[in-house]
Amino acid sequence: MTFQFNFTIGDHLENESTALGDGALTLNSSKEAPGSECQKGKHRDTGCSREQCDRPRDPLGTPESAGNTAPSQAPGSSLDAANSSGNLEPHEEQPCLRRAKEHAMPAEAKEVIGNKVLETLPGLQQGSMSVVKTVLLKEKFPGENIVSKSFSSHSDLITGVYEGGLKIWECTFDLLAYFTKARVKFAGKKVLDLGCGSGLLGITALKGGAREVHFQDYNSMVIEEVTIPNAAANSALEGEESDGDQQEVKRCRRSKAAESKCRFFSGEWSEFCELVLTSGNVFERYDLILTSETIYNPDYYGSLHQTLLRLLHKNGRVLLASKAHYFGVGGGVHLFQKFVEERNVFETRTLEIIDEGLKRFLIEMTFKCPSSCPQRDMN
Ligand SMILES: C[S@@+](CC[C@H](N)C(=O)[O-])C[C@H]1O[C@@H](n2cnc3c(N)ncnc32)[C@H](O)[C@@H]1O
Repeated sequence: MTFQFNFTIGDHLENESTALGDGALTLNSSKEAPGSECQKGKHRDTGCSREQCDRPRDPLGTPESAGNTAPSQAPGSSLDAANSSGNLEPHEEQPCLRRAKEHAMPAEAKEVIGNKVLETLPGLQQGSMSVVKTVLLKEKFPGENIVSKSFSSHSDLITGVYEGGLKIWECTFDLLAYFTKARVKFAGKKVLDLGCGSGLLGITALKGGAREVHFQDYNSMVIEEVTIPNAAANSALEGEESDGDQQEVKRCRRSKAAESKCRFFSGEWSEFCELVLTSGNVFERYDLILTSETIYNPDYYGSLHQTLLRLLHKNGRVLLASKAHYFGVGGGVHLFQKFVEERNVFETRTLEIIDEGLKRFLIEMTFKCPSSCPQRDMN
């Protein structure tokens, strides 16, 4: 399997950076996110627009920290809890959430990958994968945008503005290796790649025969410029050996198959949760939620936990990959496990510890008591 990365930024990025100026990026921050007008204490009726704030929130009570930081090397971070709506504990409510949105996958693969630069990821046990070459962003888009901001601040994310989805994080590769080692079965499953960035986990599930795969990222630009092109590029790859018209036919067929099985979402977790639970017919929960490098910020734990609780099928499981600790931001495996234990809903099990370079963990989460889980009466 080969992953290709493929990237150009045009209107999407401009839109996203405009949105910053408009304050449309809305996670609450104890130190206001660059360009964001959502501040602590501002609620729907007081400070933010409908796009900015949807429901009140109160921080988890985690200490405030500052700065725009990378999960692995960050000097500090700042968001208050990004908790879900609905059945939150009172102290886990939040004032300002980035709206969720569904993104359509264009019917033609060439529409999304035609103008992108792709590269092949080497050394994957699943085979090669094609991915959008995101490193080109720096040179191509030096203006006022989230990517150049991220580059110029030497950080891999800007808290509450850009949450790191343009780069492929180390733990994604750990989880990919685990899929092969543990022979994780995707066939027939409904899968969510939560905090997907490049979407390699979801794409692998798709290639493994998943019935349906949903991708979620905080940033719409990441979904449109990276995740969707990657999904399209890798569904097209299967036709590589054939030539000419035949290849084009296969490419289209594969792309259409991917299109019918994949859905793409951007937005803050609790908003995403709300969107999928309330849109359309009865929502069928995920059999498998895959998530890599998403527990770096303790302020997001409430929202993440609620999302898992609301969206995981009662007999489903979460496969989570994370570094042991995220310096500066403060999150990490032990803190997250403690958070989960205190809520007493999920059981966590360590699947693997990778002790080279920065220590990393693969964790499985399942409902403690499927028969009494909050969705016991649902699918
Ligand atoms: C460090 S990146 C990891 C990306 C990818 N999973 C990987 O391993 O390469 C963290 C991801 O989590 C998502 N994320 C983090 N906090 C979020 C939040 N509060 N709401 C929604 N998405 C969030 C970001 O969009 C981003 O894609």
